[in-house]
Amino acid sequence: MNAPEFDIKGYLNEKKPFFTSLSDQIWEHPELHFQEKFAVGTMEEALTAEGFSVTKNVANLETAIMGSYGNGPTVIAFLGEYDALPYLSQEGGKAEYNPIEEGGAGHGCGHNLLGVGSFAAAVAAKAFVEKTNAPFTIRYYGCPAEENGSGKAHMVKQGVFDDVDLAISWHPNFFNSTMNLRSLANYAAVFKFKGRSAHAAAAPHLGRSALDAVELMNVGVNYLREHIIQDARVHYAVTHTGGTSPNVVQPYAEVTYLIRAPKKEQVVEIYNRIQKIASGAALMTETTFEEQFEGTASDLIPNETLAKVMQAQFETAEPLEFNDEELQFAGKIFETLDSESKAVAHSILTQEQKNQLGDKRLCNVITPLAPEAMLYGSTDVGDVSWVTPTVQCTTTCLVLGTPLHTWQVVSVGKTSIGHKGMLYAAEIMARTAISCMENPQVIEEAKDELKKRLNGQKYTSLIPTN
Ligand SMILES: Nc1ccc(C(=O)N[C@@H](CCC(=O)O)C(=O)O)cc1
Repeated sequence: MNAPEFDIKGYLNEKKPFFTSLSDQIWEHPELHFQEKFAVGTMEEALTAEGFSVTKNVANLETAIMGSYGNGPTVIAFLGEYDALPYLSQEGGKAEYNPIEEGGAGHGCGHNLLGVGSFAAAVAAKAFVEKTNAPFTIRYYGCPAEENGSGKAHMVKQGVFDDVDLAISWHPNFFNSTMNLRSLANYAAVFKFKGRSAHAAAAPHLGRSALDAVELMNVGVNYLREHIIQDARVHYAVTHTGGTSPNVVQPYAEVTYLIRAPKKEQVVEIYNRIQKIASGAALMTETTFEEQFEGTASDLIPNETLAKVMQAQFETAEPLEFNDEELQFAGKIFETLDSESKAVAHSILTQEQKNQLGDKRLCNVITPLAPEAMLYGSTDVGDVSWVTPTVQCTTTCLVLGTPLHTWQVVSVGKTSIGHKGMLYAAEIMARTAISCMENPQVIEEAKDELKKRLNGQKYTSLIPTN
């Protein structure tokens, strides 16, 4: 049996209410990194209902889960995520900013769709194995903390993907394409400064301010920027200011740093220099500091062999269709975007595609397979891509031009637009898997490509051993 004989789209469509409800439930319970208890419980029930055997606490992570079907020697894995972001609470289906809970979390990166879309793909791939007895094992990995924690890096370090032959994932966005991208490796740590409190007026000479240390450290790092490689990125958040009283010298304060560069070695190099700056800040203020590891992700290794297989699925599947109501709503969301986001919206399309799209703000055309490029962001899918050939796509779940990590993502993530994009992604991923199952030599080619790209480099993890 080959792909056209198994009506993947029809199969997924029949189960659409089930997948949509899962995604909406996760959307309604936004949970931050490593706290995804509701999401993982929901996925456990769904995996069980669909006949997968379930392993919980994967890699000793409470919110990681794995569902497996079949016992064929070749293992195909679908990667899902379900974590939300802080301060992005927003009512669903609204074309104006309106948080449900002031300061609350929200699915600003569309991981409610991501987690369920990958699950739907696994369900369809499983159905194919069931129907054909193809010698494959289908797995779904529910991976915690893609944002600010990189759950997959822990899973890879602990060997979770060692027997996987091929990994497939996706990410919601505002266009349809096969990802042929590298990404930035990163490392995040908290610098915790300790000083001595004192009455800021009566005995300021007795105080040693931890907040001063944080500020001086940031000044130092902002000077460092001029002298690091162009492609690096350094961000910080003051995660503890030391209190709210100006008349108390702050005895404790902390700052969280996120350092990124194309290669891990470059991240480490910059990180070592930042540690020196922290020491300098402590020296200047007579404070001390400790570091706490937060997270790390590897750079993404693209796989052209698999990208071509995925692109072929885009080119042969029926395109997305949006109705007038959806297009109208999208038009309203588009108007809320800043002018720069609106301007870049069309930059990824060819002239012909721009004409085809006209003034529609939902993109249903397919981006041609682009030459390898850099995603100026990070993803812990990068870690997986070091140990098994990995391919990802992007589908239209968002309004043209919408930047990730915004309320507009949250709003559209609970509409029929997001749901359609999610099912479409599931279809493309399932078809990619099925195409590989029907032509298993492509999996060997993909493995050879990964080997060539690594050129003898072994996967290393920046996660501290204890
Ligand atoms: N296909 C994508 C995958 C990840 C992201 C993303 O925004 N990732 C976060 C992850 C940060 C982290 O690793 O903690 C980032 O880059 O800030 C964006 C598109």
